Amino acid sequence: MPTITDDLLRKTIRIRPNQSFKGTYGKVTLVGGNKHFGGAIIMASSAAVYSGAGLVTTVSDMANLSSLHARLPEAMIADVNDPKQVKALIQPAKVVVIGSGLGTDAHSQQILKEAFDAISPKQIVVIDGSAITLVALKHIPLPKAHLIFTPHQVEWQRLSGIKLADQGDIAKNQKARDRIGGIVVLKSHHTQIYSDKPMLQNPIGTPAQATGGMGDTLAGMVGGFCAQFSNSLYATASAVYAHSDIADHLAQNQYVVLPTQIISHIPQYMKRHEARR
Ligand SMILES: NC(=O)C1=CN([C@@H]2O[C@H](COP(=O)(O)OP(=O)(O)OC[C@H]3O[C@@H](n4cnc5c(N)ncnc54)[C@H](OP(=O)(O)O)[C@@H]3O)[C@@H](O)[C@H]2O)[C@@H](O)CC1
Ligand SMILES: Nc1ncnc2c1ncn2[C@@H]1O[C@H](COP(=O)(O)OP(=O)(O)O)[C@@H](O)[C@H]1O
Ligand SMILES: [Mg+2]
Repeated sequence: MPTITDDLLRKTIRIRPNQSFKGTYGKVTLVGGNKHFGGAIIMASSAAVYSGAGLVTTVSDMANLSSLHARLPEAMIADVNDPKQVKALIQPAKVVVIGSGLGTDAHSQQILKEAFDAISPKQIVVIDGSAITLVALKHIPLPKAHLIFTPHQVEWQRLSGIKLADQGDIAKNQKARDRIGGIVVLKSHHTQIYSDKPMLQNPIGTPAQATGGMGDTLAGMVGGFCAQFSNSLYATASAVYAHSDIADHLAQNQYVVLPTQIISHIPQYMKRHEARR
């Protein structure tokens, strides 16, 4: 079974060319964060910014405006309840991250449909959290685009129909991914990445990561890496590995590792693992 190593990071994280500007590093639009789950979209957006995405826009409930600005002045923010803005901010993005803290009520469902309608085939769409649950349980049609799903095990059960007890069966997971399409990041203590290539397993990570917001952070990292690096599968696998490696390092001296601590370590980590000259 192929496992991810830090060699992949060196192949993926390119040295920034001198002749570049923010547009070189990709626009990421994140959609999520209802009145109750503002933290989720703040963490996802922060992870995208700290991973190096050139321009980050967060489309969220306006209840999160002040906290997002205070925590992350680098991000622009727009109102998720304004369909024109949702469309206008999704269309120019290279990567759309959708679902972290979106919620699953009728209003969240409406927002997800509007967002999916605005997506075009060349875009990369990271589908996380509530968006996976809504797609699975409300049968919302997926957009034609490069899709990356980031389910935890219960979300994968909802999406694939595979019970938790059967998720150790790689062939079964692969078959479900082949039916659904895209890349599936099946998160667990040893996350597995399914695509049209052989499954990649993340060999690292720590139970110190088992805390709310850890997956929201990963979704933002996947978005940030895919915005900058050309091979989406390798970019996704590199983000998964980096997320766990930073956590392992912090867990040497910490009982629990907070998502926001991982976020703050991403830039130094990427510098240490960028391609060699
Ligand atoms: N600060 C914020 O704003 C935060 C906001 N968040 C946002 O909340 C939204 C809902 O996401 P969610 O994951 O909390 O809810 P849902 O999909 O219903 O799953 C819960 C059910 O599944 C189970 N379960 C979960 N994982 C499992 C596993 N690996 N293996 C086994 N079982 C597992 C779990 O079991 P239990 O813990 O109850 O035993 C429960 O039954 C989403 O948009 C997300 O982004 C969160 O990120 C938190 C921080
Ligand atoms: N015991 C563990 N060992 C390693 N990684 C873990 C462990 N528990 C959780 N994680 C990681 O934490 C993240 C949890 O994602 P998720 O459940 O979606 O969190 P949230 O929705 O609260 O942000 C995943 O990346 C998962 O791999
Ligand atoms: Mg989650």
